[in-house]
Amino acid sequence: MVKVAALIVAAGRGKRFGGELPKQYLPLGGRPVLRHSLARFAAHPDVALVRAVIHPDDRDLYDAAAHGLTTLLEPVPGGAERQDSVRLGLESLVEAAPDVVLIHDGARPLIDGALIDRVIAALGEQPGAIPALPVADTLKRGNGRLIGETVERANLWRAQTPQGFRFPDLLAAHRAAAGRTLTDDAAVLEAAGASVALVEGAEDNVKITTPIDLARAESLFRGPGEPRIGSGFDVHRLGPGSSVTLCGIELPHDQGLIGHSDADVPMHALTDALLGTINAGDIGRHFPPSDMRWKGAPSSIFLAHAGALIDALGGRILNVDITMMCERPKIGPHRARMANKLAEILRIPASRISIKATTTETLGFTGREEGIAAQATALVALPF
Ligand SMILES: Nc1ccn([C@@H]2O[C@H](COP(=O)(O)OP(=O)(O)OP(=O)(O)O)[C@@H](O)[C@H]2O)c(=O)n1
Ligand SMILES: C[C@](O)(CO)[C@H](O)COP(=O)(O)O
Repeated sequence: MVKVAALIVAAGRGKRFGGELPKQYLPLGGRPVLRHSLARFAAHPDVALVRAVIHPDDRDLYDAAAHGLTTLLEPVPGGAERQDSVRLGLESLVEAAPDVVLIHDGARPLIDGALIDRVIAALGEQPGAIPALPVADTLKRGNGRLIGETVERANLWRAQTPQGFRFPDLLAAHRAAAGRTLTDDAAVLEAAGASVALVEGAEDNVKITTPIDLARAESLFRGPGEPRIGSGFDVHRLGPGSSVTLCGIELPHDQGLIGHSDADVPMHALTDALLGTINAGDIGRHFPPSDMRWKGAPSSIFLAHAGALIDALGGRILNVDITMMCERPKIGPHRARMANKLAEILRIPASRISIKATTTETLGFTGREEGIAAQATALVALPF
């Protein structure tokens, strides 16, 4: 069994970030940035030892950030440069003698377990491995404010952390490189002539360098928004008529749906489901049947209104699912047209709209063709 240790370097002052508090102690999702980095390594099943390297002035901030993470080793003080902090951290692990050490920036809080796995796995083949992403932009070397030259970007990678190494190799390389300034640990091992593998990094594994990075990390951490679910149900009676309108599509039929508006049952159920996601009451509250403006009105008005209310809150409709209950007309042949119609009203892709139908096996009012029922569910993401 390989003994893996992780050193989380967090002794920097965050000069490029600015501000009073070093960036690794600023809140991300309500907790210090550094806590996320520590917690993710502490939770990894293959990492036996986790130690932070901190600035001596930050002990109280560290204690608050690490509170409750009981498996962490005592932190050790770092040095003036990142490289010094790593070396001091490595020296502190000599007695523990891990086989492998992972060096991670405390300022990269969104590290995920799969990336840690990839780095550890690559160390079976090479003495060092780092996560990296290929450079996608065209690169220019500047000459003052002018372009000096365009740099060939083939084979250029953006290095991330955690960078993994066989512990004795990295310790020896760092001791040998003391006094030089190298910006990552791969460079220290490269300087010692050893080979370092590149493994796939992750776009989310952002290093917080400036305030924009923290804002980006916050939005990545919080994800697409707060999920809100809503449900709706509606019934309309069938009566004399020659067509029914379902999901905005008029279908010839030997009866019609009776209602104050166009009696589009599934569209009403969907409108209620959407209103439910934002706790905005039901369709009757927004469009009372007593109001003559809505007599014979197309239900698209109601649905568009629910969509606009969600929009006004900065929400996003993720998907909707409708089930109609009727013996006839058959819905299957019209599903695509119905989904397209709803997509057009809600301004979302039709692929996010599911239209289903069922008979009730001739049972009940729908089975006796006295009415048509519909239920709908909607999922919306609201900003936190
Ligand atoms: N003397 C140092 C300098 C940096 N780091 C750590 O190395 C990581 C990457 O460094 P960087 O983003 O450059 O952080 P700072 O040095 O704090 O930032 P700046 O260069 O803007 O001052 C950070 O987690 C930082 O705390 C460290 O442990 N010791
Ligand atoms: C180690 C590192 O995060 C890899 O991208 C980076 O080199 C740290 O460099 P910085 O200049 O200290 O931000």
